[in-house]
Amino acid sequence: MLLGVIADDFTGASDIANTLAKGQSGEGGLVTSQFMGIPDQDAAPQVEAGVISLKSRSVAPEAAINDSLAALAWLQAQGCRQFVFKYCSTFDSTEQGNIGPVGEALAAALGVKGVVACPAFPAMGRTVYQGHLFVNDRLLNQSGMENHPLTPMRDANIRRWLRLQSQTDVGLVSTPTVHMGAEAIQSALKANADEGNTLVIVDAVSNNDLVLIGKACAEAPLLTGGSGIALGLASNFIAKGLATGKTGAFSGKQGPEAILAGSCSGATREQIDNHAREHPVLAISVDDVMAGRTTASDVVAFISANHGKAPLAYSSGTPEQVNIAQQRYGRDTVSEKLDGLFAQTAKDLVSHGVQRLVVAGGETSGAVALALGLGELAIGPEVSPGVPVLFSRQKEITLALKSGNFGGPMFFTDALSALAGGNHP
Ligand SMILES: Nc1ncnc2c1ncn2[C@@H]1O[C@H](COP(=O)(O)OP(=O)(O)OP(=O)(O)O)[C@@H](O)[C@H]1O
Ligand SMILES: O=C(O)[C@@H](O)C(=O)CO
Repeated sequence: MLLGVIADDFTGASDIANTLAKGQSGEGGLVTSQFMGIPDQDAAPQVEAGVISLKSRSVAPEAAINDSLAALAWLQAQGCRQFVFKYCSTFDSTEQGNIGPVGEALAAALGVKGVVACPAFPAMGRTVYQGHLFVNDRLLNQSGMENHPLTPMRDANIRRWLRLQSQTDVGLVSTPTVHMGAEAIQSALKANADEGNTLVIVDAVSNNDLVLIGKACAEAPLLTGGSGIALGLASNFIAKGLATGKTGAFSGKQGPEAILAGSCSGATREQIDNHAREHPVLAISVDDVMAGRTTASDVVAFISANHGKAPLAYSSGTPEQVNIAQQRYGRDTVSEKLDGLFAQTAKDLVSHGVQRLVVAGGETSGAVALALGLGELAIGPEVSPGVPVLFSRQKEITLALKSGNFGGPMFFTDALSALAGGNHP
């Protein structure tokens, strides 16, 4: 394996795996696998990039550091020569972490300083300018992310935010330097390292900026950022003759399908509304789940009765509904119950022969993917920016795991046909 990624959630892992497998247009990408947690066996021999999915975004910093260092050790044992710490393109973190603590711990383990920190993902409207993170035309702290239930982002100045989480000072390589090219970026990072800065915010407002940063970091042992930070990395390995750019074909699975949505984001709720116009949907009531009136077998029965029609079961609610449920039962209790319901449903569906499974929401996807015990999944074609097809090399299963805010208006049917091997943009 050439490149190892440590991702702080499951859908984020899919996102960066997608970038690595795609590579830059015309050049091809790396043969990439996504691992659900830290594997207890070696990766398939053909794999060039391995992405480990952790659930380390919202846990205590010590736990996030331990898991990330364990993931690093496994990737090092696989022979990786470069590592990426993947976090959210909206820099989801609190004043305590976990981007700073994990970034610094990985940097210390690898003996490096002057490490890139860049969450930019221009295809999804996330850009970094003068150390400030934008979501489309809004500063991060005016984008809705200031209301995030776990990691409210109250400062768009991510250099200042990262300083709160870091032991050493945080540097900045701003747009004018980035536009001067790879050598200028490299020198600026080196100057930061010489000053003792471990993490350095690097501006990027376009894919081209990210490619330049990737070139500048061809020899860097560690990079940190959103999936965009990996845009230029595959071609570094191809240019050195270490990879061919050919990632193999995906033929698709035509078997029974299911869609499960636990994400309550505006994007997911709109996608559910669109889907419901033409396809059967089951709204799962939180009160019924909490009272034991709705169980996995009810959801499985609904899905099984509607195979061939793209059935979707969702718990997703509006912010007001989520608020009421959380007040009534407690936030963690509701999440655990719903995540458990989706996990059990997915297990039962797969044992009943479901071959195409689409899941919306990072936490929900993590619960489902871990319950299915799929281990290593290969990366197929892109469904939409940040969401690839995942398929097992051993089992008859394909999946798409969608981050809450990702996907177009008809994401669910786009995903099902991509899993079947259809041709989707
Ligand atoms: N109606 C509801 N009321 C309260 N909580 C809910 C409800 N439906 C789902 N949840 C819980 O809310 C959480 C949603 O988080 P999840 O990460 O799956 O989606 P997201 O935040 O939209 O996605 P991402 O993290 O990828 O942006 C889950 O833990 C889920 O169990
Ligand atoms: O970077 C992103 O926006 C996503 O991959 C993600 O991590 C959302 O949870």
